[in-house]
Amino acid sequence: MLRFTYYQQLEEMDCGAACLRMVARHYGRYYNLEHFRERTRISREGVSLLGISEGAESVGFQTLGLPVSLEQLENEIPLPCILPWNEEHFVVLYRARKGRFYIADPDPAIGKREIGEQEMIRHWATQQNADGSFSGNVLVLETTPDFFAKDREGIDKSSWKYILDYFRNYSILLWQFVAGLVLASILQILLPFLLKNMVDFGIVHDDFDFIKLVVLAQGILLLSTTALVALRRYTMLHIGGRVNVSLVSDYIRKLTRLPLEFFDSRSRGDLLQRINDHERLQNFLTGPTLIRVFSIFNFLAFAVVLALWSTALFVIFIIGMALNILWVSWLEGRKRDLDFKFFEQSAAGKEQLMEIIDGMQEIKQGNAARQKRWAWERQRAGLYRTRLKLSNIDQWQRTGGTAINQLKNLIITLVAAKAVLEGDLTLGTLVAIHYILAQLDSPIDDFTEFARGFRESLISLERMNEIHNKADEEDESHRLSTIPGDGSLELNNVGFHYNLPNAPQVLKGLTAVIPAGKTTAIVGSSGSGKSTLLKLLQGFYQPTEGEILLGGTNLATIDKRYWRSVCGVVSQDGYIFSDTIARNIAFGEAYVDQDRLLRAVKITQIERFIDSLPKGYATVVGEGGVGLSKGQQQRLLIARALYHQPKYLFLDEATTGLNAFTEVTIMDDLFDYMQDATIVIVAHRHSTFERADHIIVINEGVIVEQGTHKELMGARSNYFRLVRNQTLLGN
Ligand SMILES: Nc1ncnc2c1ncn2[C@@H]1O[C@H](COP(=O)(O)OP(=O)(O)OP(=O)(O)O)[C@@H](O)[C@H]1O
Repeated sequence: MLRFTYYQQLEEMDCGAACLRMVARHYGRYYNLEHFRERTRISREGVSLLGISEGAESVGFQTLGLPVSLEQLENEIPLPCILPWNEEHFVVLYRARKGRFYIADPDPAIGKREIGEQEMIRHWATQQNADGSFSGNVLVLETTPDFFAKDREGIDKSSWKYILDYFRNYSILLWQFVAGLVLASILQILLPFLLKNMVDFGIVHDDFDFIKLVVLAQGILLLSTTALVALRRYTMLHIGGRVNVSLVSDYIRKLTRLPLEFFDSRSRGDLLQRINDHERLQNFLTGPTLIRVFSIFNFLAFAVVLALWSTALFVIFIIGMALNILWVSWLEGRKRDLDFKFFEQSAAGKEQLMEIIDGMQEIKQGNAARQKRWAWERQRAGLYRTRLKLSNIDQWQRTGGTAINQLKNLIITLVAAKAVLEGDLTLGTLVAIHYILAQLDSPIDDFTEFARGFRESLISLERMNEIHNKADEEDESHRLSTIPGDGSLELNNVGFHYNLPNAPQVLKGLTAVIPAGKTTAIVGSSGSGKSTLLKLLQGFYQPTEGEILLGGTNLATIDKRYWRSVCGVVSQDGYIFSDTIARNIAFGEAYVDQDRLLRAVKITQIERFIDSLPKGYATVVGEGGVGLSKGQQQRLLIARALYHQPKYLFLDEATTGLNAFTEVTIMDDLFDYMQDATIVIVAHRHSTFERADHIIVINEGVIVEQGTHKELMGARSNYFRLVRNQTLLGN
């Protein structure tokens, strides 16, 4: 059968990216999953045929999406091609011949398989033609010279290097560890020789003193090996703990360096599950599994001893061992897919649980408790079934392995006993061989464990690398750490759409100036793109067209950390951390400046509320702490922004939870306090925005008007209507 390299998806929505990997690999190019994941513009909902075609073209494929009949698919379409499957999934068709179709399904539970026409029709066809034939869609991919000109990237092996780098700091300890292992193995190999001599000289010649000497030597050897094993454990435990912390902390650091865009397309379950990956890999590298590989060294050494004593026995031993390895590896391959499925199911389960906890109020209110619980139970049942299948295979692996091993031992005993009778082997050698056989049992188990650990680690490594290979938000060239020019912000024909399949244009051709040291209000109907514009101004997203200038310099060239340090932000979905009120306000600073803190809480009028709490500023709020009303939360968030005395303040509907009177007084004090700052407010209430020096009116992502309140009211257009409607409604 045609060789076709298969790659599986890591999650359901990765199927398009995994298909592209397979096709690229078929033409001799290796790309990691993450490469395509980005380029297929994947979102939480998965990927579309359009996204896949974009991803394919980014690496130099020429693509064509078209409907074809089953017959055309078999005879005319260049393979491999990508097919939509069951209307929600994608697979690769890599061969079609005489009514048989060879499919590579990225879903690890299905994998590569051969199917007939009926099954093809069931999964792929979307319509029946007038002549009775069936047709469906296909994405044809053909290489261009560009495809072969692109650099190779993301070779898997480099990833091991990256992990092993964590161990560099411990090189001395590691050398000690390896030396200990080698010594322990040599000592163990000496034991059968001692045994042989004890029988052949001590027992046969009735020399009890000699026997005593040999037993003493054995005792010393056993003690030394035990001490070495203990030392080995200690070393690995010591290194393991530290490496684990570094691995996970690097992962968290990496997450905080990734652009916000990355989180738009990831579920929390997925991100948390990856922490398990780090732990799994660390366990493999420092736990008992890797130590086991050294018992293979013992294993080989004993095999050599056996070969020295008898070639026949050695051959039987090798055959037995080979059968065992074949058996274990064969079943290991079958476990791989299940293990992947188990991993995915665990991540999905985690996500479901978090959703139940987060959405508790809605679940209760919507009477959806049972429905949600059942959904979780169903998912759990799937997980249980997968685990059951896995342990079944495990069981077969162990039982079969033991049976092969025992049979091999029996044959060796028989042959060795015969050799003793015929005088080819001494009695001592027979005893020593028995000792060796007993010693060899555990290395065989160890090999199974090692094979499993290795396979699991490869999966984990792949997932980890996906994150670690992603580009950071900040790149070396973004280095300007000062505010250039007059510090005004200028929108220069700015357009933007989110990085999702078929994402609509949210902002279109925005051109405006946000003068420095003044207050600018952005107003417009819901969904018109106001919050998106604020995120662009903060540098969380880059405009997809045009540019944003800060004092005449492109905002993208300003160091992001610096820029954010001079910006204060209160967004609609601001987060209150599970910490004290004081630390929530002085967020990000090691010490709380009392003066600034008091000033900030005074302006935001939460002083009275904080004083009413038994622990005052030391009260823990946020998750697991004292609950806060929406208005209290918003005031706390404004206090946080003011505490840092920013040069630029972005308020995104920061006062919607407050009554009109409180809002006006807070804003009055805030404007007073922030006289020199550049303030940008997004607000719905006209009482908030009408005092701004400059007002920009946005509608459906386009600036429809701008000017002062007076000018805009005079124009009697959009702004006028907005204010008038609010006044009529008594807002
Ligand atoms: N993270 C995101 N991913 C994809 N689309 C988004 C994202 N955030 C916002 N959008 C889309 O962008 C458009 C503009 O949203 P935005 O939040 O900027 O509007 P807004 O004017 O601030 O609305 P509101 O006044 O209701 O807060 C909406 O159609 C929304 O669906």
